[in-house]
Amino acid sequence: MTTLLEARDLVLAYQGKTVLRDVNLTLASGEIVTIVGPNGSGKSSLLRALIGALAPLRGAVTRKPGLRVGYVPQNLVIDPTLPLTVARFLGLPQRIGRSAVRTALQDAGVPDLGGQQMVSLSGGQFQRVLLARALLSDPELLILDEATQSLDQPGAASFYRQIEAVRARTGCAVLMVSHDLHVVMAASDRVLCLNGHICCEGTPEVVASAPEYRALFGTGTQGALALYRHQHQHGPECDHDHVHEAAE
Ligand SMILES: Nc1ncnc2c1ncn2[C@@H]1O[C@H](COP(=O)(O)OP(=O)(O)OP(=O)(O)O)[C@@H](O)[C@H]1O
Repeated sequence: MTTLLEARDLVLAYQGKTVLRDVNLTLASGEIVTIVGPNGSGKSSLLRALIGALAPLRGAVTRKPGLRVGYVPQNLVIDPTLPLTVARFLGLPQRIGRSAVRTALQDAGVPDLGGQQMVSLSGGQFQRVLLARALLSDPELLILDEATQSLDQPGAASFYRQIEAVRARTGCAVLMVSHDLHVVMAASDRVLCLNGHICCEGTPEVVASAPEYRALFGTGTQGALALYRHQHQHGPECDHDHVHEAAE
């Protein structure tokens, strides 16, 4: 496994006001890592720092030299009066060959959309086209910042299954921020829960049953994680050591 990026003792601040502190994190090739946390907990700031768009106040981020990153945004506003097919959208701003466009659409799970107008796409199709665009650069790391915010839960679940398929095919690592806690956590190898710092981290099962996570998000998981069993990979702030079923 190759280390794609590493953050050491990261402190992030805006105008001198610290918003995230003491972040240590390593991301290896092929991993799916999800960042969860309440509004304002520093999730987007951390993504920005990791890709080099926000300089840390202290600490450092090291990226593999030449790391290819694909970014899937939350949304993108397109002028509804603009006639623009999916294939032409994917070819902006630089020209992309037809076969590359076809492959990207296929990998994103929408092989037949090339000739369709952007404005006619459903929310789920639109996000897949944004995924296709991110895949054009053959990324080693795919970053998604709340990419399923406009989708309903089945739509989000289906989108994350597509992400898993992309990872399986290309071996890219995936780093994402999401509010679809249970859907997205189930698709992750590792979850980081932020609240101004990393308040807990580990497998989805570990995080879902950590008291820090439950204090932030409650225990109402609609049964989705009810069968998860508590495991023993807690951070220093987790001082409980008993085994129990995650009771919902
Ligand atoms: N450009 C900025 N200038 C000043 N403060 C900022 C800036 N961007 C973010 N912040 C502040 O930093 C903190 C963390 O914001 P951030 O957007 O990283 O959180 P988040 O967890 O992604 O939130 P959300 O879930 O609401 O998107 C917040 O208090 C926010 O107000």
